[in-house]
Amino acid sequence: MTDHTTLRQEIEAEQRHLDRVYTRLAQLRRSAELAEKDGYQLARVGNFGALVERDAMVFHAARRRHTLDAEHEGLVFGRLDLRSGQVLHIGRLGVRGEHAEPLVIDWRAPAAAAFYQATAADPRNVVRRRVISSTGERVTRIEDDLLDPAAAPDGMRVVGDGALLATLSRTTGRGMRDIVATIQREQDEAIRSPAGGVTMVSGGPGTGKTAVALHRAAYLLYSDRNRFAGGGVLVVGPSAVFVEYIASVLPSLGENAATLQSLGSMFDGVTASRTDPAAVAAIKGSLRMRQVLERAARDQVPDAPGELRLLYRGELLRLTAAELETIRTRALPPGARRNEVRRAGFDGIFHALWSQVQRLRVGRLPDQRTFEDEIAERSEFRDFLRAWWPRLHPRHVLAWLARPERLRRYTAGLLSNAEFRLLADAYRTMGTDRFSVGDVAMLDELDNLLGRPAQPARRKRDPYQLIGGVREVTTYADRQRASRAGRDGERPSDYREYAHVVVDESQDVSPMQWRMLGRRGRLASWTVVGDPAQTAWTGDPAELSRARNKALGRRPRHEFTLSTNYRNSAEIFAVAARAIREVFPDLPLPVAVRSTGVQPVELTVPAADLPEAVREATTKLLAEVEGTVGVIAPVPRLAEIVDWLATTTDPRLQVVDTMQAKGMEYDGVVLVAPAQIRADSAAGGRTLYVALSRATQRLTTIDEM
Ligand SMILES: Nc1ncnc2c1ncn2[C@@H]1O[C@H](COP(=O)(O)OP(=O)(O)OP(=O)(O)O)[C@@H](O)[C@H]1O
Repeated sequence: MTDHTTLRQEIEAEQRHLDRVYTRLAQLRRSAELAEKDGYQLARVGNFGALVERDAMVFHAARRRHTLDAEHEGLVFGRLDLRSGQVLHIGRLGVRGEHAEPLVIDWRAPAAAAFYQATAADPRNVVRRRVISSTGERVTRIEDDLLDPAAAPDGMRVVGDGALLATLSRTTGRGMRDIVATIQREQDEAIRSPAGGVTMVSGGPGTGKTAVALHRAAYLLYSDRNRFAGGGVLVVGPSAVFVEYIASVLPSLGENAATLQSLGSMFDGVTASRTDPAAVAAIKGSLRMRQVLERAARDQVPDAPGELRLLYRGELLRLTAAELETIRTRALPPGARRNEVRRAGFDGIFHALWSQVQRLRVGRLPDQRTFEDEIAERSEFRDFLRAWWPRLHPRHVLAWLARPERLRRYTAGLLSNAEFRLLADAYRTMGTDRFSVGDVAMLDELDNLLGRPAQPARRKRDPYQLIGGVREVTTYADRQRASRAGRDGERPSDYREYAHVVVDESQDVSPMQWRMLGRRGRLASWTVVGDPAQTAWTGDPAELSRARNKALGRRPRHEFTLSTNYRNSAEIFAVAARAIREVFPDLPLPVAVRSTGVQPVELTVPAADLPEAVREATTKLLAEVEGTVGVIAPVPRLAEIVDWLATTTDPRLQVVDTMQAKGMEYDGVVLVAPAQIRADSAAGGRTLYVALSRATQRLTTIDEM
């Protein structure tokens, strides 16, 4: 234990430094503001060169001001005392003093790496590492590690008893928090791994894979801003609930150049959150669906006109169903995208009609061009073309799968009878807007198969107004929007050229979903994090790794394994470990470092008492923990269990199904019907493992008799 006076003196010393940093920050903010104003002044000069200079100046000054304005709770969180006597303060942002001396070093800068990498066995010139906690602008706590006692100068004090454990005991809020002050060495190695290729991070529950993936995104944006902010970083998570949970982490690291999406929201205009039962998900996720969709994408529309009849100068022109089909298939050779070759289909019709009028010797026949113009003028002919070869949206074609006779044709020879029946049942009940998460990858595939019609070149929307022939920005907000567009953020909805793709919970990405991701990361480097022992995938594992390898290409891979569970108390993880041991007896498991002395509660009640037992356990946990409580339900029972808890309005409560629970964390968890979860699918044991490893402090499981 450190005595109080020493601790107070050390805190005061750090407070003096922090005060200096905030004073300097206020100065920098003022000068950024002035630079912004000066920028606007330049516009008065009125010539074009001045305007360009003004734009650049305003943009940089505004960005700097924005960074300085952002809330910086814990702006300075670390300090290194080096063997040379030099002292470095580490923080969320680099700040220099008036004479360019470093007051704070950005945590992502090379000079800060030792803060995370130094250990007692390998101190890397660090004598003492200090973690500084603060609230607002007040230093509240200090925790030191003496890494190289032999090199410690006289009088060097060491205070606190371990920053990591102190951090781990804090309460869970609704959103995930950054771990920037306590990143561990094995995590730091993954965060700072080379920017190119594929960084693969694996590890059991709670080992910080998500935290590592997000800090890595922030690190890449810092280390090569042009490349990664320019092209954009795509972060993909399994569900909307999860994306909401992690959304606040990146801005708190000082970055907003990343796009966050869930697997259910990757196709423009659709937001799916419903998950299919495992057996259906395995079919929808299988690569065989690509062939099924290929057949659908080439099929005739359901209510296409049977024939074409057209009166022309007293003669009846007629194309039969068979002739129309010949024209259609000729215009749609294998590999062609039907929305893109519509014109070829129409040309085929014109051509066939022209041959017919020539054969029929229609009197006073004009030349071919005039003939085509004449019939193209006729609205009934245009209606026919639109009905015969409409422009198709992927959701139209996916809806065809709900027609059993079509589904039978498309799946013939590809799916077994049992699989056909499962899929037919799943689609029978689907309205056009009730897509499941698994459908989204199919919509994306269809989009790729159908193609998009060539659009007339559109002028780019000009974010500036034209005043007196000079591009003029009207407001600061316009300027901000303009500079963000195509730079940090606002990308077209079908943007595919990300510089980096981060895939979280990658063990649950199906082969069809890997294709969807691959289409967005053709030019990207990747960070892929996951835990095979947590996968819900019950389809062919070989197909899965084939699809994943195809998406990731031949890029070099850098592999990392994390081995410490920072989330669960040792008591809770012991229960989760027991569950996964039943599936994988020899699986190496992470070590949970924190013990609470509180054992999980395992209840079994008569089925009729389950609702009351769930309500009671939830109320109890809400009273026992300060932070969030998650009630985790088997997928088919989510709606029912939400109903049971409808009267509990505490905002700290979240009710999720086992698929939405992926990646989530709560202080207390009530797990409903674990036996049903285990029995629900071939992946039941693994899904149960996920559900049992969500809680930091309290876990209650309730089974029915
Ligand atoms: N170095 C660290 N310092 C403090 N907290 C940490 C550290 N590493 C991880 N954590 C915390 O541990 C918890 C689990 O982290 P995270 O969700 O990233 O794990 P995960 O490996 O993605 O888990 P899962 O596979 O179960 O989804 C989070 O609350 C995270 O903030």
